Amino acid sequence: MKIALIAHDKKKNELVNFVLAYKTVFEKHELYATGTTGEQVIEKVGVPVHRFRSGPHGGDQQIGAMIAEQEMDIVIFFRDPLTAQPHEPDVSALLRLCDVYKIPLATNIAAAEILIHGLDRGDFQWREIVK
Ligand SMILES: O=C(CO)COP(=O)(O)O
Repeated sequence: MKIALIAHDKKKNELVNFVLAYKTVFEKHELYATGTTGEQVIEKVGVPVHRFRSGPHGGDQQIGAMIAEQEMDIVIFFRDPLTAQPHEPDVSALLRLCDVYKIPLATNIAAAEILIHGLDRGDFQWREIVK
């Protein structure tokens, strides 16, 4: 499965620790990320990640383009709901595309826990059929 990892600045540590905690699950999949998030995951977790542009420089849109091409299976996006983002329209567009294409999306760690256990159990095999 192709998994997108994205975190706003104040949530990056949480995401890195989450990926570290489930490293054995994540390393069975193809990881993609916005620029800075990907850099931190590579450095601190030591798993390969395909990095796009930084979020404010178009990274969210690049991941959105993959979703529109049915090339992204899961999105884990730890948003910061308490800080204004200069690229808020890009963030909204990405979340919207997840709904348009019915992509499993977790926007916080509590939902990501459920999603990762489902992934490990094979709950998202249906993605292979819809592609
Ligand atoms: O801003 C982001 C998502 O909207 C994340 O981008 P970075 O991973 O480059 O910080």
